[in-house]
Amino acid sequence: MKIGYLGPKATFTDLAVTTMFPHAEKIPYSTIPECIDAVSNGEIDAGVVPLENALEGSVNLTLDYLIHEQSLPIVGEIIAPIQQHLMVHPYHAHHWTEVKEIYSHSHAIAQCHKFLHANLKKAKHVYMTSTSAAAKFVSEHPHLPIAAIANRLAAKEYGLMIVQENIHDHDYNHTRFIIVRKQNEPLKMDSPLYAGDKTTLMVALPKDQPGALHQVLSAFAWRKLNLTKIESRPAKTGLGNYFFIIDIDQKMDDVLIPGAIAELEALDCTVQVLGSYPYYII
Ligand SMILES: O=C(O)C(=O)Cc1ccccc1
Repeated sequence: MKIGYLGPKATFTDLAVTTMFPHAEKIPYSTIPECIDAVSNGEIDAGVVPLENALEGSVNLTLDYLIHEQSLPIVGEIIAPIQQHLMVHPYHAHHWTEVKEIYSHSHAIAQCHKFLHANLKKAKHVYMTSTSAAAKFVSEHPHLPIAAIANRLAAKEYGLMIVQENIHDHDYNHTRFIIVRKQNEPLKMDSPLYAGDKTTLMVALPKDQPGALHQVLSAFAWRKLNLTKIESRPAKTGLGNYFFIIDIDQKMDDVLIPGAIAELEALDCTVQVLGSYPYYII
């Protein structure tokens, strides 16, 4: 089985894929859209991309690309702990406090904001497509006084030295990665890491209807459907037009979720099921 992921080698996504699919052929892609496109054209059997971080919130690129560009079903989710380390080329190990630039994924930099503010206030932040792309860049420019924020595997893979460990601001730093496929077929994963099922809906509200969101929420509330996330994203059709991404803490059933969807549609909402899938906690 071929599984694509946000690369290059040694991203957090790579770690999640390796844990969940130890026997798969792993194919790295430089960006999230490239990975999602590869699933669409059938180059790979499934793609794994980051969706949401506990400290920084959603990876908007993933949500927006799935909603506006390539609509693919979510067939699974992996939740993994994230530990961020500061690393430099070994030449700079003894004067790492003098680095002028810090390279990483924007979420990784945001997760280490307090550390950077206290220790490397003057260094410029440079955003890369992933943490390991940053580590690779730092290793390829040994003469530059720069550092990367990435994981331990990236330090090893790209020959960098970790000069400060665990620099993320809060201990509870977890990321949700989603598994997307072309067809809505679950991957066979008899994993002891299985932790439950979820259903994700996209709901667009009717225009200018007072109380519409309240009515949407009550369709779930009186059915006792437990929501674990609600988030608004711009519909990209005009200022002030939003849709909602809603996660329900259970798998699609025959009665409750279809009933809630029918009620929302009767309120003139547009509803799309983005997936009903198992999740795994590493
Ligand atoms: O860049 C990576 O390594 C990723 O897999 C995306 C990411 C970035 C920051 C925290 C978690 C995942």
